[in-house]
Amino acid sequence: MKVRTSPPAKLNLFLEIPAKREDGFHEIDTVMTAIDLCDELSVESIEEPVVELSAHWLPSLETIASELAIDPQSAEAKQLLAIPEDGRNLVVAALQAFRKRFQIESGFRVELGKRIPAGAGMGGASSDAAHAISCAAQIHQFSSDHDGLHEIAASIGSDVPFFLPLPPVSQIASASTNGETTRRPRACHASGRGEILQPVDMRTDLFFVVGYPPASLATKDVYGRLRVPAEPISSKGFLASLRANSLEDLTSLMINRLSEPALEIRPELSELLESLWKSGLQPCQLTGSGSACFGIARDAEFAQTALKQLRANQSVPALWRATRSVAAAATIEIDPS
Ligand SMILES: C[C@@](CO)(OP(=O)(O)O)[C@H](O)COP(=O)(O)OP(=O)(O)OC[C@H]1O[C@@H](n2ccc(N)nc2=O)[C@H](O)[C@@H]1O
Ligand SMILES: Nc1ncnc2c1ncn2[C@@H]1O[C@H](COP(=O)(O)OP(=O)(O)O)[C@@H](O)[C@H]1O
Repeated sequence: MKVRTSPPAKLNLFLEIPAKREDGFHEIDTVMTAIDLCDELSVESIEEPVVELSAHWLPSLETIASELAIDPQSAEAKQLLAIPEDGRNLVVAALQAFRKRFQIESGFRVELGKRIPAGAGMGGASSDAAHAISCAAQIHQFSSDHDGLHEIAASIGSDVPFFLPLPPVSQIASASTNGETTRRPRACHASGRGEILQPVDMRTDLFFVVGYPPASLATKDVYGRLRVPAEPISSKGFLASLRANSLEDLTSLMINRLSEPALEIRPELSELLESLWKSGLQPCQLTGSGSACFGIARDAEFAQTALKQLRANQSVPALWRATRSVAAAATIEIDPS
C-alpha cells in the first residue's frame, strides 16, 4: 500500500522559556500554528526490512537557490540545502522507531519533496517525521493507538507531536451556520519540552508573510546561548487575544524568547525583520529558533501586497512566502498507483 500527504510548516506565535530542565532541555510555553507551506511525502510498504528515502527540492534546488541569490553549485548552497537521506533524516528515524515499537519486519520506501526550508524554526523535519508516523500507522492500521504514536513522535523530537492528529476527544468542532460541525483553524499551546499539547480555537484564519534568509540556525546552538528570564511572561494574555481574534492586542503580546540569542548568532536577521515591519505587516518576529521570520497580515489580500513589495526589495534576498494558518495534521490519501 502507498499513501501520501503534505506535511505543513509551523510558526511560533508566542514562545517563552520559563526554565531549564534537569535533562538539559528547557521548559517551553509556546503557541504554534501550522501554515500552508508544505512538503510532499509518500510512504509505501516494501518487503525488504529497510527504510529507503529519496528527497529533492520543489520545484527544484536551482529555483530555491536562485530565490536565495546563491549559486546552486556553491559550498554555501550545499550546506544550506543539503537534505540527509540516511538515519539523520527524521523521517527515517521515525519510521525505524515505528518498526521497532510495533515489531514490524517489513520496511518502507519514502519519497520526500521539500518546500519547507531547514534550520528555519519552521518545524520542517518534525512535520515530515510526524506525518511519516501517521502514514505508517495508516498502512499498518495502528492509527487508533494515539498514545503509542505520540510516544514515538516525542522520542524523535520536541516539536514532532504537534504535527500528529489530536485524539478525537480533544478535537475542536463547532457548529457552522449550516448546522454541520466544522473544524475551525486551530493553534496549539505546547508546554513541557513541547510534547504537552492543548488545542486553541481560533475564530478565523491568520494570514502571514514568511521570509527565510540564505542562512540557517541550529536549534541546539540558539538554546545554548539562551539566558532564561528571571520573570517569564505567561502565554495566558496572548491566548485570550488569539481566541478573541483581536489582532491589535497580539502586537503587544507576541514574544519569542529565542530571538535575542538567535540575533546574537545571526545579526543580519534584524534586516529581514525590519523589511517585514516596513512592508506594513505587524507584528513581526522570529519563528522558533529561527532563522525564518514572519509578519501578520490583516487579510489575504494585504499579505499578497506585502509579498510583492518584499520580493521587489533585492537588498534582502530571501524565500518569501504568503501563507495562512491551517490544521497541523495534514490529511493522508491512499495513492491508487
Ligand atoms: C525551538 C522550537 C520551538 O518550537 O522549534 P524549532 O525552532 O526547532 O522549529 C522547539 O522548541 C525545538 O524543537 P525541536 O527542533 O524538535 O528540538 P529537538 O530536536 O527536540 O532538540 C534539539 C535541541 O534543542 C534544545 N531544546 C529543544 C527543545 C526544548 N524544549 N529545549 C531545548 O533545550 C536541546 O539542546 C536539544 O538538543
Ligand atoms: N525531513 C527533513 N527535512 C529537512 N531537513 C531534515 C529532515 N530531517 C532531518 N533534517 C536535518 O535537520 C536539520 C533541521 O531541519 P529543520 O527542518 O529545521 O528541523 P525542525 O523540525 O527542528 O525545525 C536540517 O538542517 C537537516 O540537516
